[in-house]
Amino acid sequence: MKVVPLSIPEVILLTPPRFGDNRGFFSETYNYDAMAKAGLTEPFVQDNQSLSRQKGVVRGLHCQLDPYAQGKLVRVTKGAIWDVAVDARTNSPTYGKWVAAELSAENWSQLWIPPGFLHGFVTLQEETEVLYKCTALYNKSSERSVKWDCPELNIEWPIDPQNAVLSEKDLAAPGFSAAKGWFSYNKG
Ligand SMILES: Cc1cn([C@H]2C[C@H](O)[C@@H](COP(=O)(O)OP(=O)(O)O[C@H]3O[C@H](C)C(=O)[C@H](O)[C@H]3O)O2)c(=O)[nH]c1=O
Repeated sequence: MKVVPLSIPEVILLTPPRFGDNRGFFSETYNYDAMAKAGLTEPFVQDNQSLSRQKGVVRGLHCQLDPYAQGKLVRVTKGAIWDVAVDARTNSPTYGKWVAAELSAENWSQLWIPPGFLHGFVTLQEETEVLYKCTALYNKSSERSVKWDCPELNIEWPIDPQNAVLSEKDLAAPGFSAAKGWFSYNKG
């Protein structure tokens, strides 16, 4: 499996092999040993899947607070997304910084986003399906959101904000300054 830490090194781009033949392909999309070799041993307890019908659907920026903070392993089985992780760990040297990667059914890449990060994506194609494994269960009362296009974050989304499709919840999200104190940064 190809393992590439991004410029915030706790966020990791992983690409498992895909074996094609005349019938199609086979891929181990999750393998504990392969992930452990990449330093990722937190167990997953929930799988999620979302379908976004249009290009330009923005979901996020979301997280859950401790003790329900979620690590997420995100992949795309149909279409493509621009997947974004924002460091929300107060006192982290990369607090308020973001990294992103294009995940698609074509490139077969996955993004590991640790607990303590905000997560969001925008779809780059219609009918995009996103699957992600989580290290903690859904806990609605611990959910928090931050505005996807908050000027404090200055995320370079590859879409015209006029064309973004968002939920009411995401349209009403506060700016990143609301995240102060949500997570602490533990060095090492
Ligand atoms: C997240 C979640 C939601 N739901 C229910 C709650 C709502 O009735 C419905 C849609 O939820 P929401 O609008 O929060 O879905 P997204 O906007 O796709 O949220 C996700 O988008 C970003 C990208 C994420 O990383 C999170 O996993 C998650 O927040 O599913 C559940 O039953 N379980 C869950 O784990």
